[in-house]
This record gives sequence, C-alpha cells and structure tokens, in this order.
Amino acid sequence: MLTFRHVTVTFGGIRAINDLSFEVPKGVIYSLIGPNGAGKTTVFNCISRFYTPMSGEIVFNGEDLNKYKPHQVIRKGIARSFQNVELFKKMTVMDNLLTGYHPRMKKNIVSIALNLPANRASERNAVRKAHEVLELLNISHLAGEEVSNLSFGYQKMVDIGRAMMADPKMILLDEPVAGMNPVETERISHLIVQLKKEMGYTVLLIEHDMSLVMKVSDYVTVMNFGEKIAEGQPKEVQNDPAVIEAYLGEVDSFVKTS
Ligand SMILES: Nc1ncnc2c1ncn2[C@@H]1O[C@H](COP(=O)(O)OP(=O)(O)OP(=O)(O)O)[C@@H](O)[C@H]1O
Repeated sequence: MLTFRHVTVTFGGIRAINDLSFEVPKGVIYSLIGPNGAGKTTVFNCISRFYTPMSGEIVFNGEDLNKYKPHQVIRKGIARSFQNVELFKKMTVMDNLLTGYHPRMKKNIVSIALNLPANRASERNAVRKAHEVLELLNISHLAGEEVSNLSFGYQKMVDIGRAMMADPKMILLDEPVAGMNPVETERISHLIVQLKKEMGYTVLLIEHDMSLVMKVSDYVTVMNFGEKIAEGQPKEVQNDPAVIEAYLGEVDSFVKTS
C-alpha cells in the first residue's frame, strides 16, 4: 500500500533519513521504532508532504506522493495524529472532530454562502460521522466539552478521532501513548487494534512504548541515525543484535517485554 524507495531527507548537514526503503502492506499495523532522533517523525512528515525528500520515491496505492500537497494527501486517504496534540483547545470536542471532516466536504462556495440543501446534507453527514467516531472512542459524553478541560489522554483520543473523520485508508499515529498513564495506554492499545479490525485501516505507528509495539504490531521497522537497521515481525526484531545495540541505554524498554 505504501512504499518508501531509497528516500533521503537532509536538513543542512544532517541526514534525517538516509536511503530508506520499506513497504507497508494493506490492512496491517506497521510500527516504526528507534531511538530519539532516528528519523521516524521525518518519515511521517514526508508522507504528509510537510517535507520533500532530496531523493527517492514515496508511493501510495500506486501513486507517487511527492506530486501532491498536504491537503491532497488527506484526500488520497492518509490521515495522521500528531506527537504533540494539535487541537483547537478553546473549541469543543465535537467542533474539533468536525474540522477533520473538512477535506471530505464538497466545497461549492455558492452552496455554502446560500446554505443550499447540498451544504446542509454535507454538514449533517459530518455530525453523524462525528457521533460514530465518538462512540467508537467511547467518549460520546465528552462531545460538548471544551478540549482544554480534558486530560492529556482524552485529548490524544480526540486527536486520533479527528484523523478518523477523514475516513482514511491509512492512519499515521505519532507516539499515541506518550505521556499516558497505564489505563489510558491500555485504552489506546485496544483502539489501535480496533482501527485495523473494525475500521479496516492500515495503521502506521511510531511509538516508544515497546510493550505496546510488540503487542499490537504485525511488522516493525527499526531505524537508527536515519537508516533502517532491522525489519520483520515483532519477535524477530526484538532479538536482533543490531536492534539491541541501538537501544543500549534504553535496554529496559526491551527487557520489559522479553
Ligand atoms: N525541520 C527540521 N530541521 C532541522 N532538523 C530536523 C528537522 N526535522 C527533523 N530534524 C532532525 O532530523 C533528525 C531526525 O528527527 P526526527 O524528529 O525525525 O526523529 P524521531 O525518530 O522522530 O525522534 P523522536 O523519537 O525523538 O521523536 C534529528 O536529528 C532532528 O533534529
């Protein structure tokens, strides 16, 4: 579904990604892991077209993503949540979710200005979709709550919910459980599996919580210094000497899960 082919991204003298290739099959949970600064978020920023690679190809469902702008990538079926939750804090949960539907709305200026039936129908569909998402997230009771009043864990869920509003084929989750307590982590872990099984999404996940990664992932790619150092099923990469070496100093995260 998604292919990185020899992708290199540089910032000044820094190679954030160096000749990176990997393939994400449809319908899986695929995790990108690696120490801080390994290049994981840069991968997401290339897919979202916030960054343009210096060389290489990124192909999604047979199309080269490099020819698209960020909002076009969403329309192609790729939505994302952010490492630092990016929500409108003074708006309600419902209104934040509705912003996620925006790329799907038919934008006819006349229809919007005159509030014609087509526009009203589109708005009704957006609200219906938001209720579906809230139900799936199990937070229907929070629809009218201002986001700034929510715990960080719930804000993260709303951020994921907003990505779901676009009805994506692939969802990119950047450290969805960072800063969460064990109960919230368990809830998100369950949600990630639901996104695959019930929503049919392909999930691309960046996460430092190794027990979560090892539990939910079908495949894992391990990065270090912008390069792929291992890939395979969770058990395979967990025992790979190059991976253990890269994580020296963060050994606890691996020991915990073996
Ligand atoms: N916009 C930018 N300008 C300059 N350097 C950047 C930029 N974005 C990323 N980098 C650099 O690229 C490298 C990879 O960063 P990236 O954020 O992709 O790593 P990461 O694996 O996501 O790290 P973390 O796990 O800490 O989030 C780092 O050295 C980072 O400082």
